[in-house]
Amino acid sequence: MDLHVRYEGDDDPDKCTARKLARHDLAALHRSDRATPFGVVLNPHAEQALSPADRSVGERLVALDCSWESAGEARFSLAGEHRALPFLVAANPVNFGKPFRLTTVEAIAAGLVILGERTQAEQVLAKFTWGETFLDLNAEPLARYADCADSAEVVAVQDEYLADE
Ligand SMILES: C[S@@+](CC[C@H](N)C(=O)[O-])C[C@H]1O[C@@H](n2cnc3c(N)ncnc32)[C@H](O)[C@@H]1O
Repeated sequence: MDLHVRYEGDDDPDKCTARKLARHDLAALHRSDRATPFGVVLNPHAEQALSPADRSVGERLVALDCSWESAGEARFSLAGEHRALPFLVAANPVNFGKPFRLTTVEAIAAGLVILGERTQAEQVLAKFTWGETFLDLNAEPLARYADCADSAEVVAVQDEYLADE
């Protein structure tokens, strides 16, 4: 899939996972909403959960890279089909073990696995020392989400994990 990131530039540039992906030509960065192409937008505030059915939207996966402090609902003004990722835990050193608080590369990788692009997910995560850990930590839920038919099934699986929290 084509990977696109709306890049806000308000986070520490040295730790920014989207910049690193762009440096390796694995994602394209865009400085404005207008310049960001339409696609499946990874938005933690979205009402609908991402599922394999979203393959039908097309070949573009889009994330918004900004600090978590500024990642309020209003910031997600991009054109596209907005989807939230279901319960998954972060493996990055800043938010290790925290549910839903994923870096841009973790969110993109999770989206790719759910949309059936596991090899590409491994490629993007390979640029980070903790990348493989993300797939290990979330191996079971990711496999189950990728096996769902639609968003309702994904939410039903997610509810099992949330009940254990
Ligand atoms: C808030 S930014 C933080 C980025 C961080 N500065 C970095 O270097 O990776 C993370 C982005 O990943 C995506 N994301 C993270 N967690 C998500 C979730 N639970 N559901 C949907 N998208 C998510 C969103 O596009 C979100 O804006």
